[in-house]
Amino acid sequence: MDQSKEQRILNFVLQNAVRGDPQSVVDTIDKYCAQKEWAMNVGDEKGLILDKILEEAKPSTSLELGTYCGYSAVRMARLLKPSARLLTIEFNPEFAAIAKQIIEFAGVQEKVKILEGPSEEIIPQLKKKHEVDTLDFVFLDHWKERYAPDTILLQECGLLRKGTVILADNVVCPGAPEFINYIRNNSHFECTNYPSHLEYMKVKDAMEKAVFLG
Ligand SMILES: CCCNc1ncnc2c1ncn2[C@@H]1O[C@H](/C=C/CNC(=O)c2cc(-c3ccc(F)cc3)cc(O)c2O)[C@@H](O)[C@H]1O
Ligand SMILES: [Mg+2]
Repeated sequence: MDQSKEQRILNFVLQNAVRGDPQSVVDTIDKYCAQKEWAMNVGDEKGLILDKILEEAKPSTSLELGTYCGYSAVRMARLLKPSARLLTIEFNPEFAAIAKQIIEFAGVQEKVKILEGPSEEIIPQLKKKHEVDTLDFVFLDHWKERYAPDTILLQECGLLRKGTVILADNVVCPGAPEFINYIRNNSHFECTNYPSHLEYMKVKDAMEKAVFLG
């Protein structure tokens, strides 16, 4: 059976990145996806926006929805303080297996835990099963029509606290209209838009930051 694109990305990382060096893993994936095969990683341009907002938040407990190959998990984990944790939810077993290997190769596996399954099942388990109190940072990058329902679910499960930062990828391309409509008309969130471009392309995209006001 011939390889998947995600397996080719993993092989390119294993053969070209520096083991234990998360920056080299990030740069190597960006090189492959810019020059050989496009893939839906947040990428280098929007990645810099993610870096800045994550560094400002200085989170102890972060959650990512949509691990895919683990690019943004490695990108975030490289900036977390040693005691900080990133939980990342992925329901496709093939992608979860690829991400696990990329996260381990980058040497950030102590900070990152991949939770396999659909977000709507796992989010309600975070407090009891995964010992989460509240979340300091949330990165939304899974199915775009799930951004709004999962944000509501996070609130219902008492996982947001005053000041929790939610950052959403792709609010222009492919777009997340229900999420934008929900979050910008909700007085419990303070929203900021960050115009950028689709990963590895000249197409316009943007990220949206929503701070929960409690
Ligand atoms: C029940 C589904 C909701 N719950 C879920 N729970 C856990 N993991 C979930 C998930 N949904 C999706 N996932 C996973 O997230 C990932 C999905 C991400 C979806 N992202 C996109 O569609 C996307 C798409 C583009 C894109 C942009 C332009 C274009 F022409 C084509 C694609 C760019 C991006 O940056 C994107 O993020 C996969 O790994 C998938 O298995
Ligand atoms: Mg995305």
